[in-house]
Amino acid sequence: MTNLESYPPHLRHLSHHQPPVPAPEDDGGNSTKFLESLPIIDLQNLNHDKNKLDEACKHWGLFRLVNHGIPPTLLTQLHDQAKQVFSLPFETKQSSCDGNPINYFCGSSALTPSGATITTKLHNTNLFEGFGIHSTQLSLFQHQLPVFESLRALLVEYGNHTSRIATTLFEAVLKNLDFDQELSKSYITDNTGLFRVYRYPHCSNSDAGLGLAVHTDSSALTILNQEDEVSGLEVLRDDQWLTVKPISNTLIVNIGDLVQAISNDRYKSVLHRVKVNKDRVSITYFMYTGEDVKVESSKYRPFTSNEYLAQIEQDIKAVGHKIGLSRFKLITVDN
Ligand SMILES: O=C(O)CCC(=O)C(=O)O
Ligand SMILES: [Fe+2]
Repeated sequence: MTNLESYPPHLRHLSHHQPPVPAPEDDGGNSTKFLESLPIIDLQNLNHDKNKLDEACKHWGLFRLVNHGIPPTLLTQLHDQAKQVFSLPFETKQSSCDGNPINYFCGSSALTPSGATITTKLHNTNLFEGFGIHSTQLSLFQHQLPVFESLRALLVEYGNHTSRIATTLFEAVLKNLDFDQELSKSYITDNTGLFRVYRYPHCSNSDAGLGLAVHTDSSALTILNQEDEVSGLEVLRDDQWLTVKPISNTLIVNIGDLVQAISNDRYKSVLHRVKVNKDRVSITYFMYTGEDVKVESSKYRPFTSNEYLAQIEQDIKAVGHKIGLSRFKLITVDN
């Protein structure tokens, strides 16, 4: 039973929509094409999977991670607790984040360098709500509401894992790119992480809009934890939108813009979006390079992750959408 008061007002009408009764063998135009043969990377066996990782980053921009070492019970608890928090009344969620480092958002997903959400009339409205928090802020406060406090405590535990996983993967990626140890160290030390916990509403009308608009991630790497059995994430592959199947106890890892730049465009930051269908909760962890570390590339002028996010904020405010890496592209003159 949908708890309507828990939704932001602009999402409440979605669950009222009565889909036309589908004819036999008609799925209501909502056909799901799954992404087949997504590369699978084993975190415990990265040395052996070195070439597979390189191919995945080069040709796919994402992969499925197995053997990541996160206890299955933690993943289940995290989703259950997130659902409890989302089922609070909308106003409670909004007001209980005031003055806290946890930030509640709906409609817009773009971030300022400080992790706040950019809201502008020009920006796309996404059919979702969510919470965002920097991993460094998680252990610095306690929330008054017990349901939030339990979610926060689980995120602290989860964050130890995602930070370990992201660092290990980033090291492997840089090794594959033949970076020397010194340069690798400068990217990896002080890397920072941001959590986002989303709820997408139940909505059977495929014309209602997207849960999350088409985008690439502005991170170095993103670790996505999808809810079991509830799909929604789609990636663009060979001009087709394909669904990334949720599989228990596996994580999805995306290459973000920062790694695309660091790799001189060898690796690609994959275009993706989220479709709405069933009520769905997902949790992302974005890993950024350290605040003061310049991303160096033969294709782009040097920039820090904060400069990158600040440029995105400026562009969203000015033109309504992220322009991204092309803002920093070096112009090459052929002669
Ligand atoms: O919810 C999802 O499946 C994907 C979220 C996402 O793409 C993002 O947070 O950038
Ligand atoms: Fe994303």
